[in-house]
Amino acid sequence: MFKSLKRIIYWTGKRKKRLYKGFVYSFFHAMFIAMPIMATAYGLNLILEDMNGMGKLTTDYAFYMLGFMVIAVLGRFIFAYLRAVAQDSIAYEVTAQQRISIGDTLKRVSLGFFTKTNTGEITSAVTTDLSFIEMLGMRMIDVVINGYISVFTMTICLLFYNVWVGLITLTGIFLSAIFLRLLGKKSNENAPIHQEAQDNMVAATIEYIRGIAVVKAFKQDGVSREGIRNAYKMSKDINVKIEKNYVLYNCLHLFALKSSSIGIVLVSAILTANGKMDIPTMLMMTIFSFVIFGHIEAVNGAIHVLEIIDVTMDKLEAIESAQFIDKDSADIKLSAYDIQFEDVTFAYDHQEVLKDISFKIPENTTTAIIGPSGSGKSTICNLIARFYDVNKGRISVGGVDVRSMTCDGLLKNVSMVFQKVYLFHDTVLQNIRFGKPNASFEEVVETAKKACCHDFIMDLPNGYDTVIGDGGSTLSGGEKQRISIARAMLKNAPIIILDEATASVDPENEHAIQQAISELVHGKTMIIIAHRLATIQNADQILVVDQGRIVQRGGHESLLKEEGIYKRFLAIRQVAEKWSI
Ligand SMILES: Nc1ncnc2c1ncn2[C@@H]1O[C@H](COP(=O)(O)OP(=O)(O)OP(=O)(O)O)[C@@H](O)[C@H]1O
Repeated sequence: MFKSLKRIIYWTGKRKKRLYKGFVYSFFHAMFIAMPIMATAYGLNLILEDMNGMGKLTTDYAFYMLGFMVIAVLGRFIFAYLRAVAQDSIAYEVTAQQRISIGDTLKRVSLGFFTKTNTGEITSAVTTDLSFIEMLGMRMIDVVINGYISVFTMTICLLFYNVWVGLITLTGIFLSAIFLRLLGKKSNENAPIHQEAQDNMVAATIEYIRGIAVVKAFKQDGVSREGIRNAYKMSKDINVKIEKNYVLYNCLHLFALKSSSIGIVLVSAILTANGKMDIPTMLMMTIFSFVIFGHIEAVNGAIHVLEIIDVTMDKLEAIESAQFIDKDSADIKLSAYDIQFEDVTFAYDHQEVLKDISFKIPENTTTAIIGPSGSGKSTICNLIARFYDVNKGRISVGGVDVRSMTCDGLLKNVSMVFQKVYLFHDTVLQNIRFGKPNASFEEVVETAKKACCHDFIMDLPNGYDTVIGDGGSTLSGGEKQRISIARAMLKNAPIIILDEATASVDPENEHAIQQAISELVHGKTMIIIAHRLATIQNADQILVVDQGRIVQRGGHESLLKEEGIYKRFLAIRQVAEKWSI
């Protein structure tokens, strides 16, 4: 438990000082809780002395007492307020910073990281896990550390009045600590299982929502829901098991504290009966016995939360310590934009996907890549953008090895239009502006016109301010494609990587997309995974990829004369597009 608390304190970083200040305020807060109880005992003593004729109680005393109580209540309020101001917002500030830092980390790791790491794990790390720490991190500090500060402050007061009562209090705290330790051990075993169940639940939910269209189309409701149902059931089972595991120790912890409270009253009564304690002190001890352990009764609940926070922090640390693909790279300004592959070999895992390939794309030319599905076309593009690093060989842009450039530095020069367009759940304007965040509205409109999307945007309910559904779900495939071209156009990068859509779009859309692409390529170094005859035929260079190798290269006319994949591919496309050369 204290290891986890130490970790939370360390996690607060430079805000640690505020945390410590909060502990000091907690001490004074506890003092102001104890003061009225002691004052009550003092008051009762005066009343008893007055009744026994040993002293004279005047109204002045009543006013002093009242004033004292008011000061105690005010002091309690002020220190509770100061503690909250010092400590409560720390977790929100740290988690906000950590979310940004994880976002930056994810941007700079190889895409392979996402294949190897469970999506549910990453999603829950930045959402639920961090929210968990955000909401409960400081609360746990309050419950445990501030709780113990309070209980020890009051114990010192009790020790001051009577050693025996003080020792009973300490025994209660000690016994409860033993049971809490046992509870902590159980919690330590259960927290990773609980966390795994949580991640699986998030992953299953994301998977289910992502695949909902397929589920509906194939009427496979029962089958598809099995995964999500199992994940939910597993989470429930684990939570129930955890609760059952904890019942005994929870009860023992509370039993130790409650027994100690009874012990305080009992010993005080015996001491009073034996004339070793006066009645007001006994009454004061009785009042203390009700409040003293209140602050640490909830610590049992905190233990499990702290163990989960510990596991969550392990997970966050693992994500944050992921290797940056560009950790040894520098921001290099390019002066030329030709692209060169020299004996490049690449494997996602063990199996080589690209084998010893070499080619050059001269500046301001268009290169079309064609080849069968799975031949390695997208992989070539992914390597140019440095989503992954090559295993052997070298890729250079403008003569500079891409491995020596930071991802941001390299991607500043590259616009990518993916076949599977992703639009953010934001306005059309912001989605286009993603290519150039500081672009003016007029600039966006001008670009949208060139990309043939202005007209359909104006037909949307709020024009450029229309919010696009998740992933672009409220637009047609062709519309999304054109918005993504506008986004790339606005970025105006010297290198363009375009994965041409294979999904059939209606002729009108097709024409619009082609027109948008021809605007996009103007004066750029372009590499295009081509499927349409028009694109292929107009390219300066065609690379034919098969099983990770470049098997043919050249212009359309020269390749037509060779027997091989290109000729066969063209024949198929001609039939598909009802086209003749
Ligand atoms: N992230 C990945 N992890 C592991 N293997 C991958 C990954 N992406 C692609 N592959 C594999 O690498 C090979 C080449 O894939 P790639 O996507 O480059 O082919 P492609 O020619 O673009 O295919 P398509 O035309 O169907 O899009 C395939 O065998 C594919 O299964």
